[in-house]
Amino acid sequence: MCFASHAPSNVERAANETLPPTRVTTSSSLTSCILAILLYPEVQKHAQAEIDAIVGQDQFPAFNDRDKLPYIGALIQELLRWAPVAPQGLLHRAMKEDVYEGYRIPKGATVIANIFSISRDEKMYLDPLEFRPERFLGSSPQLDPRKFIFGFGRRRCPGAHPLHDTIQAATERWDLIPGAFTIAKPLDARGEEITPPIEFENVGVFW
Ligand code: HEM
Repeated sequence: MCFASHAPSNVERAANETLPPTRVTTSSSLTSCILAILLYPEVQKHAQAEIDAIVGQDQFPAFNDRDKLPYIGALIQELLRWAPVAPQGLLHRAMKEDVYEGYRIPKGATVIANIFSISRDEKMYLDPLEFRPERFLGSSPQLDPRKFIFGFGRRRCPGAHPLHDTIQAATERWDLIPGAFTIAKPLDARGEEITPPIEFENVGVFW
């Protein structure tokens, strides 16, 4: 079985390295967070303002501050949706013939859950290519990506279990980035900002 993770291609990384799942998903999501914050400076400002107001400037948010940081929570949801680290999940094989919404699935067929397509579905998400944490706030939030981003059924990502702290390390610590840094675009020789392209590639394959 192979699992390829999706990370921005313009962030430096170890080339052709075979990585374990935690490092692949964690490094991909962290580099995607840096890209999003770079491209959407107003998101960074909003996140920093929330952390400063609730936690202060002298310490990092703790895990149990999460309930008091709704914008940071929405930022994490939007990162999961905007840059899914496993855009096609893992391949599954039908153990027996089945019918799904009128489509026959023969025994032995390979089934791919197109997580990327769900994350870009205009019926679920207004302007899906835009990075907007606000879509998960307010009285009628859009679909929570945690419902599909970790896969489905009994083979759903075990890292997503609420009691598993690895996923917290992989996702919930993203608040450390706006909490500790201000990310800005580099300048060219004329002092003008360089905007990186939004490009993703596979960075790791395991088992
Ligand atoms: C943002 C973080 C992560 C995302 C979005 C993610 C997503 C996924 C997805 C979509 C699958 C396929 C599920 C399916 O077949 O339906 C999966 C499987 C898996 N993930 Fe994750 N994952 C993440 C982090 C992690 C971490 C941190 C670990 C390790 C602790 C991990 C371990 C695994 C394992 C072992 C499987 C295979 C499960 C099986 O086939 O029974 N994942 N993950």
